[in-house]
Amino acid sequence: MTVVKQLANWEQLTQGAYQAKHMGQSILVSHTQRIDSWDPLSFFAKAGTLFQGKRSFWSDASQGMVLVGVGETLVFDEKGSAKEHRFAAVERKWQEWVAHAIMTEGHGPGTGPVIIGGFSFDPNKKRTDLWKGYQEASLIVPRWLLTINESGHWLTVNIVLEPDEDLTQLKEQLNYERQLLEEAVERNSFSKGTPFVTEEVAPDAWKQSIVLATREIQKGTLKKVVLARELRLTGERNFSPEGTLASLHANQPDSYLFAIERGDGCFVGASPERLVKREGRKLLSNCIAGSIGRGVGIAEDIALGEELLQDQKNREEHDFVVQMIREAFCQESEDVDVPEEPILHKLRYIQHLFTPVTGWAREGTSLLSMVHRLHPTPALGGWPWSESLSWIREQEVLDRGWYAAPIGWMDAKGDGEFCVAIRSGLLRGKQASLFAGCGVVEESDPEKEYEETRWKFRPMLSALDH
Ligand SMILES: C=C(O[C@H]1C=CC=C(C(=O)O)[C@@H]1O)C(=O)O
Repeated sequence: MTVVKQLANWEQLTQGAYQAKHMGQSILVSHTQRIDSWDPLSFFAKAGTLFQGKRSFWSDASQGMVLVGVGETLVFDEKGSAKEHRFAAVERKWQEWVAHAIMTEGHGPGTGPVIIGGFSFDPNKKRTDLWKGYQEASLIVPRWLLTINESGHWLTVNIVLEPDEDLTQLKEQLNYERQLLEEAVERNSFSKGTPFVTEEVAPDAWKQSIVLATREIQKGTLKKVVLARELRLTGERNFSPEGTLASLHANQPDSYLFAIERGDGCFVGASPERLVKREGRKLLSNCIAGSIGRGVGIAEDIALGEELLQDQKNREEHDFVVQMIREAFCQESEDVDVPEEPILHKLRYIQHLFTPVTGWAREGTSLLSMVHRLHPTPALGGWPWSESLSWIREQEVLDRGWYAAPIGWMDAKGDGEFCVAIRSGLLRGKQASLFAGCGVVEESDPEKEYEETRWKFRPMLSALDH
């Protein structure tokens, strides 16, 4: 990796072109500049005219880190035979590019060359057409990346230079795109939602699957399994990714927001759940499992929270997640810290049990090796790990695709973060599929679990209804 000092616009393209020619190979060049306070939602919306089908949005639950990628400079898709090694395969390809990349530095995490995207829930589940374009791994180095981090607003351009690159033409093209993008970011209003009809996919069969799962748990083959179901929506007009995202942004302030476009599909959601974050050597994860509704007034809300904290069934569901994440952290890191007792994490329509986990990465532990080790936690899969996954694969009448899977980003230093893509839906023209699941343990009651999925659908349903 060659790090150059901040240079005047496009200067390192010349250096990149020289290096590409000299080495006889393609070189990734990444240039970052400070910009004014561009509005990320407007940027995402307006970049659609230049880069339709190639946009991604990701922000953390504190909105302290926002990334909007548009265009595709590099695409790391893993499918077919590579699926078992998808995390390592992406990491290897990324490191190969980074090793010879030319970039400016010193603008903080999430700037410069960054991969952004996600993974499927289960590479061994038979795929359907629903998720076309979303591979077992699809990570993108965007052509343009807007980053908001603690030190400001940044615009990065990422270019792959070939040994025989025509720089004059490229610079003209970049200037043109830069100008269009800059003009685009005046705050604008987002397109209105569309009226839609909702179809529940096999609700009775889903409740029956909860009964079957509890029987399996009684037999002792499983201890916990997360079962999900789907709502299918048909709009009068096309669903709007940018309008949905803007509405989630306004109404789900304590959630990770994401929107990953692949062609005519956009996977969008507002998830409360961090899978793993890496900041230097520091690793952070959250255990979120066990749920109850919100009260109508403060007194009822506090009483419900108390009930959740004391409830044996929910505590059990939560503990499987804590045990598994603690174990994974102990294998991969030092000074692991896990509080004894969970606390409450309150969202607009639901409250959860919450336990944060931290540690310090050992030599050789990377963000993606942690994603590999942790996914899926028993908050999304179950316990024991492999038996619960097989059960989901065989029993669930659903193609989860990227639902409940890791979505996030990583920069050239290996810092980054992945959340778990729940409270989410896939939009494609006039069709949308929303997903929600529940942790099932021995005492689970199908009607109550069904009710819980209704709360979990609400963020997406109300965002689409904006
Ligand atoms: C699987 C989902 O939620 C998980 C995360 C938090 C709480 C959960 C629960 O209480 O069952 C689930 O494990 C979902 O929202 O689709």
